[in-house]
Amino acid sequence: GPGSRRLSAMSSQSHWLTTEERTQVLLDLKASGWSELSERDAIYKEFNFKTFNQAFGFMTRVALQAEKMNHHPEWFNVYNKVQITLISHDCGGLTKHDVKLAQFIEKAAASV
Ligand SMILES: C[C@H](O)[C@H](O)[C@H]1CNC2=NC(N)=NC(=O)C2=N1
Repeated sequence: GPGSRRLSAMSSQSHWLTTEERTQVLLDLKASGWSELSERDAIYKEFNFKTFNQAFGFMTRVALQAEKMNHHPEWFNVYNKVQITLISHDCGGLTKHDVKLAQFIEKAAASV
């Protein structure tokens, strides 16, 4: 309806990271194995599990959280390996959504 464009712009703005937040979260995420991609403003990590069942169980938990957040990973799975890239497509870069999802992903991977 009227104003929806303004509202969606506001909600994405509210998920922008300040320079200081960004520096701190990138430090934390890099310490847990995430890296910044050179080709675009996104973060990446590869997870290795023992089995396909563990990898897919992990992916299932992440998928349900992603759907709740309406924020979805780019990912690729072969057998026990899951490669994940996080970016906010609508903003063309890293936002608080990516940080929140990355933190969930870390918990999910630790609990396998
Ligand atoms: C219409 C729907 O809200 C959008 O397509 C959502 C879905 N999931 C998304 N996930 C991610 N990572 N970035 C987005 O911009 C995005 N947009």
